[in-house]
Amino acid sequence: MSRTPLMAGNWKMNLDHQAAALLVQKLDWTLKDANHDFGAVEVAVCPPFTDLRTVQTLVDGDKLEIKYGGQDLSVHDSGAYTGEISGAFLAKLGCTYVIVGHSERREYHNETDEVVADKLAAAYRYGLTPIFCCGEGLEIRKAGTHVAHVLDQIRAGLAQLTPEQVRSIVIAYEPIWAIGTGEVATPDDAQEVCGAIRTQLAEMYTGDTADGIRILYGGSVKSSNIAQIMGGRDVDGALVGGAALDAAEFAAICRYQQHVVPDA
Ligand SMILES: O=C(CO)COP(=O)(O)O
Repeated sequence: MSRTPLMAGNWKMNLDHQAAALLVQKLDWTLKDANHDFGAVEVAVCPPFTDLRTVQTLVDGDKLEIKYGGQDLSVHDSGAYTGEISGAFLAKLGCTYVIVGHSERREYHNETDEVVADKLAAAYRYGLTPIFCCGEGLEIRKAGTHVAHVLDQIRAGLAQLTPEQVRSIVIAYEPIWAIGTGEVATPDDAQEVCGAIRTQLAEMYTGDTADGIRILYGGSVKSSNIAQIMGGRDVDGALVGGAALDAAEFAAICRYQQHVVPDA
């Protein structure tokens, strides 16, 4: 089954709504200027919540082909939960995606596997496609138990979802030691874990479900390393942090096929 690659920018807590307007427009025109085929490599951005209305207005008004999503959502639908953002609100703003279980949420907001599972279920209640993040810290990597750790996260996260829901999920493998550190997992490291995730999915779900699920790599992705990372047969795109804050650089990542150096 062929999977459409997805390049998703996670802006984290960067860029206010005015800066967001500049970046999405520049990203769209840079890609269109290069005749980017958005159907062949999908492009998405996940800005801070306060930028989403601005991004929606530009995407709708100027027919941008960039998709967008939130960086988190509440497990609750509505009510007395000060500071929380409902999936209903994200859906109403036209979000396609929502990042769930990012390691920064797990670490700084104490999100457990159970909370992450609740958030994945909440995303589906509103028709949002989750970008479900998993990944190991340095200690686990050093101990060599990273694959088992990630597969535990996958099983726990998917526990509440129906097989039909799982078919559309996007999974992002982000080794924590490679996030924002300049330390990139090698293409073999990325493929090892992405491949193990797909094998796990094949054991959990019947039919072609595992074949159809997109598995992204994230962690210090740049235009200079994306082509090699995308060489992994189970790597279907990237979740990009720092490099997604620069339109030209992120566009170059989305255009990774242009800088694949043919084997001599
Ligand atoms: O956490 C990440 C994306 O969600 C990766 O961030 P960097 O690309 O800045 O390493």
